Amino acid sequence: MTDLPAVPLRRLDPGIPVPRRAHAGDAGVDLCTTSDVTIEPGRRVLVGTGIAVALPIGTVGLIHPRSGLAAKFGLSVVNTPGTVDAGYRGEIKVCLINHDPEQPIELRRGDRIAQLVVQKVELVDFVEVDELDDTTRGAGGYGSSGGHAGLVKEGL
Ligand SMILES: O=c1ccn([C@H]2C[C@H](O)[C@@H](COP(=O)(O)OP(=O)(O)OP(=O)(O)O)O2)c(=O)[nH]1
Ligand SMILES: [Mg+2]
Repeated sequence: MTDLPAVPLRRLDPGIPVPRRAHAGDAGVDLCTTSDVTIEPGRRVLVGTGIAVALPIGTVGLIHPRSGLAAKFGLSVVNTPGTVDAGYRGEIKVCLINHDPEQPIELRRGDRIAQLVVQKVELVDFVEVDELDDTTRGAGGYGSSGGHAGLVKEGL
């Protein structure tokens, strides 16, 4: 399904299973927390996954939330998507956040709390110039292309 070789992976915590796709063709492999944690409403916590990888140069690992836990409990990743650099050899960690305004989230060691998606990236260089080329968008952004139904604030 890819032209890249299998990614070397170390289990730093032998009690945690090797990350796998839930279904063939899934973009991500699920990551588990190595610790029991309770996340109070609005709070965040950094958890270990017990996994370290050696991603090929020219790829990046992106740590995404899981939609089921997000919809059911408000669980997400603070810095979503987290960036795992190809040269990183440490334990992959996940900075989880509880977006629910009232209910704490209780996680148990081994729970699948996020997913790792590996993508190719262009490692471009940057060259400083005095002027950038013209485009139809120009410097317009942050809602410059039009209104949003339901938003009443002037200018959005
Ligand atoms: O969700 C994440 C994000 C990052 N990392 C690891 C892998 C990544 O290669 C490294 C650095 O991440 P990042 O560049 O996002 O953090 P930084 O604050 O810029 O730290 P650094 O100065 O080490 O680059 O931390 C994780 O384990 N989980
Ligand atoms: Mg960095």
